[in-house]
Amino acid sequence: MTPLSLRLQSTPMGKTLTLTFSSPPSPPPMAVLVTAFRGRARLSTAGPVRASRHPLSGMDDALMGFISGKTKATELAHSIWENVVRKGDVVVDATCGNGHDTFALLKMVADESVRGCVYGLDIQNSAVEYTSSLLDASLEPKKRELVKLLCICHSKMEDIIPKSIPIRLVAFNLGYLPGGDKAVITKPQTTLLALQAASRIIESGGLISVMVYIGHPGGREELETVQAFASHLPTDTWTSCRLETLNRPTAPVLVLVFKK
Ligand SMILES: C[S@@+](CC[C@H](N)C(=O)[O-])C[C@H]1O[C@@H](n2cnc3c(N)ncnc32)[C@H](O)[C@@H]1O
Repeated sequence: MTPLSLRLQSTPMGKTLTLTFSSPPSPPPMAVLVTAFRGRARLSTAGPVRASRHPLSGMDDALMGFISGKTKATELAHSIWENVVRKGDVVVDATCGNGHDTFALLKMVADESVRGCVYGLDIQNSAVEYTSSLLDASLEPKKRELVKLLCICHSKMEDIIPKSIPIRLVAFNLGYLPGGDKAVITKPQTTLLALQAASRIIESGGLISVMVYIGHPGGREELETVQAFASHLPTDTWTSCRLETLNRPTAPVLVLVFKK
């Protein structure tokens, strides 16, 4: 075994020298810690370490873009979905609106062997039609067939998604349809029912992604409902977190609920 790298660090315990070894091609490199504490040396292994920095695809850029104000929350959400969704997965766009999220999701689940499926739901017929037109214009017929669009309240998603199918992602982009009727808007009561339904159908390793807009009347109440749902989930099976821009008080908030 030959050392790959050497790192000397000062810690409250004394000086720590980390030597990373590799014995190619496997097992993965081990980190060996040589700790010098009050004149005595101690040797310990810190277990396998990653052979090289292998950032989650696109996440470094997306997160840095969001932090520096260059990337929109919706783009960050897409980047996160890309790290959860695999080719062939079944996913749900619970608010398909103009179809941008549905289209992005289809690209994530479909490949040459054209597997995978996206359920696109919206309470408005016009939104289902917009989404359908976007997909018809952008996709070859075989891929278009992988999207099932339904005009239905997302709280009823279990009525149309077969129970036996594991669902990898349920995405919500709440609020009203941009350019549409602002009176047709997601409501805390049905959003909560839909989140509860999503939590029943999501598979282990899957994600519920909720983009909440708080700049319109009722938006903050809806955020409270989403947060209350996400923060009361048991920690042994769920992790939930929130991403938001603090100095733009009406910027959308992204709530992510991951099933372990
Ligand atoms: C912000 S838009 C979604 C944008 C969309 N994801 C896109 O990529 O263009 C919110 C959508 O939620 C829909 N909506 C409102 N209440 C709903 C409900 N109870 N069930 C399903 N969709 C609902 C609206 O009709 C609207 O199209």
